[in-house]
Amino acid sequence: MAVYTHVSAETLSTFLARYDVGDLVSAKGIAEGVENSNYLVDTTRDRFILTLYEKRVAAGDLPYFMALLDHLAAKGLPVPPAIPDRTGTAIQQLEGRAACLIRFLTGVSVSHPTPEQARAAGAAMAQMHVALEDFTGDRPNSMGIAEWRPLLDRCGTSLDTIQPGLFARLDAALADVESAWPRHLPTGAIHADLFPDNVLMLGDRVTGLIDFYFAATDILAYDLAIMHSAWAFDGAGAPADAEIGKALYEGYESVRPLSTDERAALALLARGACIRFLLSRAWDWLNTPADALVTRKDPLAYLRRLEWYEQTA
Ligand SMILES: Nc1ncnc2c1ncn2[C@@H]1O[C@H](COP(=O)(O)OP(=O)(O)OP(=O)(O)O)[C@@H](O)[C@H]1O
Ligand SMILES: N[C@@H](CCO)C(=O)O
Repeated sequence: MAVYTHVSAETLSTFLARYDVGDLVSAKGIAEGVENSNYLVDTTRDRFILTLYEKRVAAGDLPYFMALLDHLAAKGLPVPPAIPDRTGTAIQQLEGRAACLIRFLTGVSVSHPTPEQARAAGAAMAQMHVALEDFTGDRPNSMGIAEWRPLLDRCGTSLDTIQPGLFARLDAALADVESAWPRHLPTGAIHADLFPDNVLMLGDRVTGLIDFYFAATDILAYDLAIMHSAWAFDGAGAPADAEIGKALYEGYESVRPLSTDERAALALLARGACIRFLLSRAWDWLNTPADALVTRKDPLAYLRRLEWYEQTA
């Protein structure tokens, strides 16, 4: 579930009156997602997403995310910009939270992508990187490599309750990745969380890239490596059809060819991605009660992916 903050119909009607979007017809909480509260809002004119930002999204980062979305939307990328109200304000306050009314995009996220869908999604990521070449916004990556060791230390040996020896295993894997992490590859604004659930599709066509709330300045090829780690495996972390990973890279390179150095770094960058998602999932696992309404994501699926990149790639 992802409705942490309840918004009554009366409050929502008053809120919508700030905008030129018609009157409220219906509002439904959206179950998917774990970070923010999302509502599907229908008015007499159109359909929207209302997002209330919960604890993980810092209100101070919203102007960066919204500028990035506006930049991409202005270049024709299928991203959902926030709608400005009658005074031109897009970032609002609602029920004590920062909140935005966002354009609704059609499409569904695929749970088991085909190679053709992976190819289209890879191309969409490359289009996004190219479109952001002249984006001047900057946000240090709050989940980037510099943050992994502090997060590992915060999890500490509690990790061993998830799997015996996990802390030492990650400590060593991280030391290897830190010592080899490339410092010379092209950087720019990256999505940093382009999992299948953040890509909306109709058939083989990408109709939406959503959930930019981890976007930051980082290595472009790292974004692709994150995507590979999320798309080329099943939910338990076992490799999916090898064609999917291949199609993802081919799709990306059909728009933005990688340099030799970028290509050579992909497996290492993917090991970093595995550590990043393993740690954030492990932190949530250790700090979310088992009976909470939010579904905890399996950290060990990312240990299996890490092993695959260490052994195979
Ligand atoms: N602009 C949009 N158009 C259509 N559907 C959307 C849009 N934004 C969000 N959704 C829907 O709402 C769901 C949750 O959105 P989102 O992934 O942004 O939430 P979240 O809480 O930030 O989730 P998480 O970080 O766990 O992926 C999506 O899976 C999608 O179904
Ligand atoms: N995509 C992340 C969660 C939210 O960003 C994961 O699967 O661990």
